[in-house]
Amino acid sequence: MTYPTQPTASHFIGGEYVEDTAGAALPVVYPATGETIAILHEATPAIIDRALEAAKGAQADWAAMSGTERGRVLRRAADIMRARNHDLSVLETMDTGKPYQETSVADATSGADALEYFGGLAGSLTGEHIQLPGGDWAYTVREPLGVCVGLGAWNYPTQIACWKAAPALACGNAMVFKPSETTPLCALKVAKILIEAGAPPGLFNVVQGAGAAGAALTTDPRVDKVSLTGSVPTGKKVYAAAAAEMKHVTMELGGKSPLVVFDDADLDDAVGGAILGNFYSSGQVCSNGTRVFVQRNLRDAFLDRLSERLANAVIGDPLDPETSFGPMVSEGQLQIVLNYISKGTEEGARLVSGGQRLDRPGCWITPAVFADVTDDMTIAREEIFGPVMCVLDFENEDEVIARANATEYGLSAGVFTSDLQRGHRVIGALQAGSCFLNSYNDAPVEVPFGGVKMSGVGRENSKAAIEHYSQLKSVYVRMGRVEAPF
Ligand SMILES: NC(=O)C1=CN([C@@H]2O[C@H](COP(=O)(O)OP(=O)(O)OC[C@H]3O[C@@H](n4cnc5c(N)ncnc54)[C@H](O)[C@@H]3O)[C@@H](O)[C@H]2O)C=CC1
Repeated sequence: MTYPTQPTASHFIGGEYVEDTAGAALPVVYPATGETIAILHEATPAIIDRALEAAKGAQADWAAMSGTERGRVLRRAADIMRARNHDLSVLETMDTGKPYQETSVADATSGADALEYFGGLAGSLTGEHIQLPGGDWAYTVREPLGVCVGLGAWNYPTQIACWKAAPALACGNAMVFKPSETTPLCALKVAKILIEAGAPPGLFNVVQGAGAAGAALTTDPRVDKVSLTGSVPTGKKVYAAAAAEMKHVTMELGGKSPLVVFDDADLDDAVGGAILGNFYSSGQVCSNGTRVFVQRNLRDAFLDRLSERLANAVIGDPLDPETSFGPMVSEGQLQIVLNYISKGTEEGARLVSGGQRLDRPGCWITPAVFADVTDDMTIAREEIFGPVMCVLDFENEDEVIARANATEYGLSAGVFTSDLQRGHRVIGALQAGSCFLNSYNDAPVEVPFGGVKMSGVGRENSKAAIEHYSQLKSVYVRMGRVEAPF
């Protein structure tokens, strides 16, 4: 099965597709059918060296352009992405298995939003003038970091590439991006579009590979910053490796986020939020609210309504626009999820619906809902990264805040209530970076995205991202004589 939108080589370096079959074969499997739709190759040390040299070579001239000139390229890339949204969405579906119904509105579009947003900001990335006593003054210069490395997770390959490239390039940096080995196709198209938009060859490069390639990029002395989207264990390794050479880092890591539903919540909105926060992208979303705390006297009504609405899920060919629930990204991830479902049952949680593998080619499982989950259960403590919702009961506000915060993670949190004072009070008490009130999993590029505690360091999107892709030089200007003690 081949698709017209597929890239024609493994890597994209110096403004062109590059193939190097000396690298280990990297099969690309379409999760919906299990078919191999492409064979790429992992980057060899020579490929990694070539990509870093290309980035190093392009960065100085790019940084010498004005922010407005850089921004023009990014905004043009956004326009091209939007014009090709269908093809990019088909490719995202092929790469990940996510339904076209989702990829057509949440992946390339989100990437284009980031390019447009940071393209608009680029011209305003100035320093400042500071008036000081005695006629002295100071000024600051916002400088690029140099060569940035982006390491992507497999669930949103187009979006993640753009969420890292857009602020990095807006600030005058160059980038070498390594997508997840599980979903290698989409970033190659982003690189091609940036060239078409006028980016200089070598400014944004894509190389394939797994942990070893990521580690080689992280530790290379030509790299000034590493931005990772991935699991907490990987984050710890990458953060430590980057620290050895005092590199800048952004860590967008995992979570086990709480979604709190009070008994005065709008029932359908709360159920809708729980569906978005557990079953969108077949549950493969880092910020998912997978611990759904429901106030005890609403719990039965919540589960009943949830079951009614789950019956409306259309599980089918992800390329069919009617499909609303697709396969897992890989056989490996499916097995991880099946193991957690077995564990949940073993530990006494009540599987009220779903959790069954479908007897068809590909990585299919039905959305799972566990009730009577307790905080000590494995499925309530560990990130599953699949369509498994845990429903936990609670009595009162203080109790649920304490339980929601009793985790090493702190990526996201959601609260559903009609009492807005309580909503803001509880959100304020929850230890999370990206929160939602009477909503879940909205991620506009104007708003910072990221976690606290073990869920990461730094923020993506919004003006906050500029601080993670640039640094300030301060210049003190003395207008009078220098007075020294001798
Ligand atoms: N906070 C966020 O924005 C997001 C976080 N995630 C998290 O990512 C995880 C799922 O994605 P995966 O791709 O399985 O994550 P992963 O941690 O296995 O891999 C992430 C990336 O790091 C690379 N990598 C692995 N070991 C490395 C090493 N030692 N040095 C350098 N790079 C290395 C991988 O090749 C991949 O490109 C989940 O934990 C999920 O929560 C996923 C999406 C968004």
